[in-house]
Amino acid sequence: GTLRVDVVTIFPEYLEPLNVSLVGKARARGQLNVHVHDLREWTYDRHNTVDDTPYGGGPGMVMKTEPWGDALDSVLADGYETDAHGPALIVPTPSGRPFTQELAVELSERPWLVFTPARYEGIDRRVIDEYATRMPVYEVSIGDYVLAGGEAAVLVITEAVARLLPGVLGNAESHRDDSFAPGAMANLLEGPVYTKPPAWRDREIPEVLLSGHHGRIARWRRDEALKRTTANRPDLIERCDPSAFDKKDREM
Ligand SMILES: CC(C)N1CCN(Cc2ccc(Cn3ccc4ccc(-c5n[nH]c(N)c5C#N)cc43)cc2)CC1
Repeated sequence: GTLRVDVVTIFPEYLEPLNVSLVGKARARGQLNVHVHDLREWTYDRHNTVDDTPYGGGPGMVMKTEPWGDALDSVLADGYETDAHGPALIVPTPSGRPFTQELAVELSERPWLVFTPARYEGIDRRVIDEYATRMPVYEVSIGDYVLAGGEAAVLVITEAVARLLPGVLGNAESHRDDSFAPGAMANLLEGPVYTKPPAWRDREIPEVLLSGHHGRIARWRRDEALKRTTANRPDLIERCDPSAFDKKDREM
């Protein structure tokens, strides 16, 4: 079915990229429905206030409960017809669980994702506590670096999820060989890729790739993947299953 995505944000223009490219195509095909809402629609004071000073003191500002509560009630009131599961709340935060390909797969199997990218120091905890009584809440971080808000995370998560939707990725096979996808190449980074012309500025293509010998090509690619993973992500090496490689070798 169609994945519905709702985003509540004080920077709706930040989510414009969701209307183009891969996600744009999935939307055009009706595989994805994206609705972006401006949080300030649910403020009723002259200055459209969404933040206030933190209880307990400390630097920065905290996003207030009322606008978020009214916005989420309004979005969820849409009562989008869902099958087994209903909506899940996705809260980007520097203190969240790491967003991984595994989580992207889990989210791609849901019918409705409601994103609440915050700014300032984040959202008053009572908002998350309130909605956690009604739906699954995923507090996720897209990486170990500090952003000024959650909107970029929404773009990242939505793209990672959308490309997993059936038919959204041109060649359905492509994401099978993704890094982090299960299987013998699981947890390995991709090696180098090449295409025409066969020579460019005196640089040629590795012979094996022109040999047409699929067994040798597969082994070369795996060795290159191991080299690259050892260099860039040694932490992934101990997670991969060397016996799976021997099995593949034996098959060749
Ligand atoms: C001591 C005191 C000066 N420190 C001040 C910084 N505090 C942490 C802190 C830092 C930045 C922000 C800004 N921000 C607001 C909403 C929001 C959502 C996501 C992210 C985010 N950052 N990095 C990721 N991978 C993210 C994801 N996903 C950042 C966000 C909010 C909060 C820690 C305390």
